[in-house]
Order: sequence, then C-alpha cells, then structure tokens
Amino acid sequence: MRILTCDNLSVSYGANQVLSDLSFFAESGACLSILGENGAGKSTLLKCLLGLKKPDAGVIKTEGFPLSQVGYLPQQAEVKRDFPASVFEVVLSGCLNMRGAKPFYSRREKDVAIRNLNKMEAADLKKRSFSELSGGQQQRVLLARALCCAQRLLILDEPASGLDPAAAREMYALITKLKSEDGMGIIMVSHDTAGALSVSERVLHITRGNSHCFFGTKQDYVNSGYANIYSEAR
Ligand SMILES: Nc1ncnc2c1ncn2[C@@H]1O[C@H](COP(=O)(O)OP(=O)(O)OP(=O)(O)O)[C@@H](O)[C@H]1O
Repeated sequence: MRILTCDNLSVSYGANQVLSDLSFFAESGACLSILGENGAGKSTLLKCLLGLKKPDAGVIKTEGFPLSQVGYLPQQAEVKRDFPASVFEVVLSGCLNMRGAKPFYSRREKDVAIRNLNKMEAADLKKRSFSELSGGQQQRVLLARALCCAQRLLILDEPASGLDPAAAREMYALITKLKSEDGMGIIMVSHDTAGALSVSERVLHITRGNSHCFFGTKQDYVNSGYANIYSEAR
C-alpha cells in the first residue's frame, strides 16, 4: 500500500535547479532506496519530504498520517554524539511530539521508549551514557528514538555510514525486521549500493542536474544501466 507519493517535484536553490519533475512513491512494509552521486540532490529531497524545504512545484502526499509522524534518522555527521545524556533520555526525547505542552513525559511515553529500545535490541544499554557507546550502538539508539514518533514511515539518511561491516549488517537486519514485523515503510538515502539493495524493494536513482533519473523495482534497477552510471560518476 502506498504511504507517500511524490508527483512532479521540482526544487531549486536560487538559480540552481537541483530536482526537476521527479515522481515516485513509497509503500508500507517496503524500503525505497534513494541513490546517486554527491550533490545529486538526495538530502535536498529528504528536506522536502520532511517539510523543511518548500518545492518550487509538485506535490508530496502522505496517506492517512501527517508529516509530523514521520520518523527521521539524520546523517551521522549531523548528530552531536557527545551530548551528556543517558540512552533512555535520548530515546525518550523522540516522544517530544507526543508530550505536547505537558511538563514531563507520561508513563505511556516512557513505555513507548522502552518498547522501541527493545525492538532495536538495545534494552541493555538503557542506563549507559550515550556518548560512551560505539558508533553501531549509538546508531541503534538513534533509530529507537526515530521510531518513537514514526507511525508508518521512517526516513533514514545514510544509516550505515561510518559503521564497520558487522554493525552495518546489524543495521540492515533491523531495517528488514521493521519492514516485515511492523509493516514500516522506509525511505533510505545511501551511498552503500550493495547494502541498500539488499534491503530495498524499490530504487530512486538521481544524478546531478537530473539528467538521469530512475524509479522502479530493485530488479529493474539491477538490469538497467543506472548502477553503472553511478559507479562511473563516482
Ligand atoms: N542550503 C543550500 N543552499 C544552496 N545550495 C545548496 C544548499 N544545500 C544544497 N545545495 C546544493 O544543492 C545541490 C544538491 O545538494 P544535496 O546536498 O542535496 O546533494 P546530495 O545528493 O545529498 O549530496 P551528498 O551525497 O554529498 O550528501 C548541490 O549543488 C548543493 O551545492
């Protein structure tokens, strides 16, 4: 079932047209990977999906839930990894939207945080200081945080970047579990083509200047020349 549809999206920064006439969709229980070279416009597209940048033209539509209920895992570089908070506090802060104007988190929000820590197989880290964790552990905790507000759709910006191969495998296994057990829809920006393809049903591939663009199933992507365009561009 489609949970997000993007029709004829065009986006620019001043005179720099980054995306033009882009159309694609994401489905529940499935992962859409957004691939493409540096500067192709992947982060710009995520900003539009998150309501942080207004497109010049086009429509972004979620099905049956507001954009405020989309979970978001930012790129590693955008997260301050040494802030002095416990793992539980970091995860609980993902419930900020649910808390509204209340001064403290309720039992219900704390239960949501615990449930998501369990889901990310990180319950044993609950009392640890976030800054002392390994990169892979931090990433699992931040995913649990993103899940606290994700009703049906999760947006991940390079979730395996900076992780060693074992931690990256764990991250992809958790993504697979979220799709199959929770029916979560996932949109993931990645430079790790093989890893991304291993968990994706569909691919959106964009290139700088939008001269090439592919949207379709993983199988069609693998059979197309797009993966080669990407490796040549890199
Ligand atoms: N805030 C901004 N103001 C002006 N131009 C920007 C801004 N952010 C991005 N751009 C430009 O938009 C284009 C797309 O950048 P974007 O960061 O979306 O690409 P990307 O595919 O995410 O790249 P990367 O893989 O390196 O993260 C680039 O030409 C970039 O210079």
